[in-house]
Amino acid sequence: MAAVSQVLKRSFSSSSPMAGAIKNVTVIGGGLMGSGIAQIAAAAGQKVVLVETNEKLLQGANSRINESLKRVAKKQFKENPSAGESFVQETMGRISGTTNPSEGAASADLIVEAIVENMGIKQKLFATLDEAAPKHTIFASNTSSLSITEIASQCQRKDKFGGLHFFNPVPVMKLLEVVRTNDTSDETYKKMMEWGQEVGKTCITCKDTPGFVVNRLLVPQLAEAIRMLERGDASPRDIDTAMKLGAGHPMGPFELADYVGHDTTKFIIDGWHEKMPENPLFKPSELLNKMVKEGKLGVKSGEGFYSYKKK
Ligand SMILES: CC(=O)CC(=O)SCCNC(=O)CCNC(=O)[C@H](O)C(C)(C)COP(=O)(O)OP(=O)(O)OC[C@H]1O[C@@H](n2cnc3c(N)ncnc32)[C@H](O)[C@@H]1OP(=O)(O)O
Ligand SMILES: NC(=O)C1=CN([C@@H]2O[C@H](COP(=O)(O)OP(=O)(O)OC[C@H]3O[C@@H](n4cnc5c(N)ncnc54)[C@H](O)[C@@H]3O)[C@@H](O)[C@H]2O)C=CC1
Repeated sequence: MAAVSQVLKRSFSSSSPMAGAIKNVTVIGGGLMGSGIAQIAAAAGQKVVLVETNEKLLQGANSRINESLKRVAKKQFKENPSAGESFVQETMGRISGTTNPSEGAASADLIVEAIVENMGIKQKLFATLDEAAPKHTIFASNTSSLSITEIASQCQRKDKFGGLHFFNPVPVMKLLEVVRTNDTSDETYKKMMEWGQEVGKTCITCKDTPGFVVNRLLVPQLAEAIRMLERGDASPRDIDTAMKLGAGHPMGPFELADYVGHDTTKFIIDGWHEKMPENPLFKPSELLNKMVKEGKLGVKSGEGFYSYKKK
């Protein structure tokens, strides 16, 4: 695909960063979250390098971003489709790709990591990046449930390390949780807050506690909905209808659990249960375990509490 390889050509900026300003962003992991983060940074005028493990995944991320930008353009440039097309092309033109994390880190003012939710893999990646990135580069993780302090533990630059936790779908959800550890400097925190606003998000400040704010409240609610179903109190459809019409939620808990992915929810609950076994909110669910074992992961696998298979 000529267009894809053009967009993905390695086009690193050689200009040195302006004092204080984040102009070059590197996003590691081009999956569901990373592609959204790359998209909004590029749409805000920043140069973005996207890092994936192979060219095929880079191309997949590229297509996802392109499709999502078209949805944004359709809405923002309703009266002027050709301006919408230019917006999509210009934004895509600010995104380049690489499969080499060290190469990706070389020109970054900010690195946002959105790879698999695994402590060891994240720590190893950041240790590599710490060697490769310029001294001023800020490191951030988009982890849903892991401790930022632990992720940063192999790095020298603990003062330039924090959490930037986005929500799915990134281009639509307005919130960004900015996480400070005990080591995050005031300057790093301030730059993360400013950058979050630049990419169009409303930022809140969180401590480095399990699940920060949203997931600490949301995940126990999803788990309780599953327990409600296990007890036979009501059906998924009725519980979802209840929470949408009775509590004003955009999605019911089963729709949302299918949307987030049951592997992700199980991973979060199991991790917290291991750390806090006395807390009944994090008690593992037999039903959730069974669904994950059977590969019923939700929207991404075509089946969860509901079916998403194309008929
Ligand atoms: C696990 C974690 O660590 C943290 C998490 O992320 S937890 C999960 C957080 N996310 C949520 O809670 C999502 C809750 N759900 C919602 O807010 C909504 O259902 C939703 C935004 C996902 C979809 O909304 P919807 O009205 O049902 O569907 P839809 O009409 O397709 O989309 C709504 C708008 O968003 C846009 N949109 C949706 N997905 C998009 C995407 N990926 N890119 C760009 N635009 C998108 C659509 O174009 C549409 O725009 P208009 O209203 O202007 O037409
Ligand atoms: N799915 C969700 O709703 C949310 C997820 N998160 C967090 O964001 C992170 C990513 O989650 P998703 O995007 O859902 O996962 P995903 O599985 O869609 O994407 C992860 C991507 O990272 C790539 N990757 C893995 N190791 C890599 C490496 N060493 N270098 C470069 N790329 C690598 C994979 O190839 C994959 O494409 C996780 O930490 C998750 O907890 C945060 C908010 C919401």
